[in-house]
Amino acid sequence: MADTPHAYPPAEIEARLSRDLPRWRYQDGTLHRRYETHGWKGTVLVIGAIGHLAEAAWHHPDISASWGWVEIRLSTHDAGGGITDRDFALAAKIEDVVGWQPGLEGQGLEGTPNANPRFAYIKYD
Ligand SMILES: C[C@H](O)[C@H](O)[C@H]1CNC2=NC(N)=NC(=O)C2=N1
Repeated sequence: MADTPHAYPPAEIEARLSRDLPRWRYQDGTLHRRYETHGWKGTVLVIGAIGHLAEAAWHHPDISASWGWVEIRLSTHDAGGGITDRDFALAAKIEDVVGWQPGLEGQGLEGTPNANPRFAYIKYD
C-alpha cells in the first residue's frame, strides 16, 4: 500500500497558494479555481485539457461547469480529503496549461486571436 501523502494545515495551504498559485483559493477544504470562457466550446475544451492532465497525473479534481465557466476543486482522497503535494502539483500544471498564451511568448506561435469573437475562447485573467 502506498504511503498516505502528507496533508497540510490551512495556514500552510494559504501561504503556498499566495506564493505559487495566486488565482487559486482554499475554499471548502479544497484548492479551488474558476476559469471563465466565451461559451460552451471553450468550456468543453478546457474540461478536456484538465481531464487529460488528471488522468496522466492519476489525480482527479471535481469539475463543475456551465456555458461560460469551469470550476475545479482539488483534494486528495487517499489523505482523507486533505490537501497534499499532489493537489498543488496538479493545480500548477492546470494553471500552466489553461493559462498558456503562446502568442505572448514570441516563440513563433500566433496564439488564439482573442480580439476576434469568432475565435476567442478563454477569458484570461
Ligand atoms: C481511488 C482513488 O481515487 C485513486 O486510486 C487515485 C486516483 N485519483 C485520485 N484523485 C484524487 N483527487 N485523490 C486521490 O487520492 C486519488 N487517488
